[in-house]
Amino acid sequence: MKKFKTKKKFGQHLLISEGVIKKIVDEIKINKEDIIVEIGVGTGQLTEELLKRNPKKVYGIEIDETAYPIIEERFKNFENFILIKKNFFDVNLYELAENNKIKLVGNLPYNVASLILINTVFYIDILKMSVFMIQKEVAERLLAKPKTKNYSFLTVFIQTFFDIEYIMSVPARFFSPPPKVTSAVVKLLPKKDIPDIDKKKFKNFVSSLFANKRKMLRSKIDKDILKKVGIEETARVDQLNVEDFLKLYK
Ligand SMILES: C[S@@+](CC[C@H](N)C(=O)[O-])C[C@H]1O[C@@H](n2cnc3c(N)ncnc32)[C@H](O)[C@@H]1O
Repeated sequence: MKKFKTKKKFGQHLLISEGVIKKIVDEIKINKEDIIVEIGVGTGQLTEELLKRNPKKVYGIEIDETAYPIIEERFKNFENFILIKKNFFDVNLYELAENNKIKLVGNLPYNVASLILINTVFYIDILKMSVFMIQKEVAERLLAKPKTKNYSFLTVFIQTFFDIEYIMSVPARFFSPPPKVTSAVVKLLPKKDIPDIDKKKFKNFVSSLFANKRKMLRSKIDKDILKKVGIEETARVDQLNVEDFLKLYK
């Protein structure tokens, strides 16, 4: 394989543990009808394991043009692999789904992992599942409970739409170069009853409530509305559970 120089600006920490790669791909439970979209191919370690399981298609999205020759060489014999030479945020996943649903996977670039997670909510109707490697700290935020320090905008927004499973922690030594933090693999499954709401407005609503976290809710929401929904006017945002946010929004 050609030599590849990793770049910090793209959050490049390549997976070098075969065991971790296999475990991630096991979690996707690939069958021959699956359309898989991988965010951030890098030099293709994860991609290779995805292709070994014979899905219908693997779309690999990669922003770093210096990785393209390596990826193209490595997967030149795979007709079911398509490299998308773009920034993930410029890709329309609806165009890849072929009236079907997709499985999203990635050892995510940590500098934009939260943004990618938020973005997936807007694709929920074409998602079968997502399996992501993220910073352990972000995984803990995704799974946080009310009244804890990790309970945040990200917790509420993502938990409103997805059931989240913590798969495993991954120490830094399993990457090259090793990141400064511990990582974690999480699985996100769309909830059975996805709330039928304007996701963008709901996002803004939740994020506005989390601004000035220490303030009582009565300074942000009309007291009559709080009363109607059965929430104390002296409560603070981190005391609300995910259903409370939905009730208040509606
Ligand atoms: C943590 S590395 C993972 C690489 C490889 N999948 C692996 O597991 O070894 C993240 C990858 O995402 C790519 N990347 C970063 N930002 C991106 C973006 N906005 N869109 C697409 N790819 C991006 C990086 O260039 C890098 O290859």
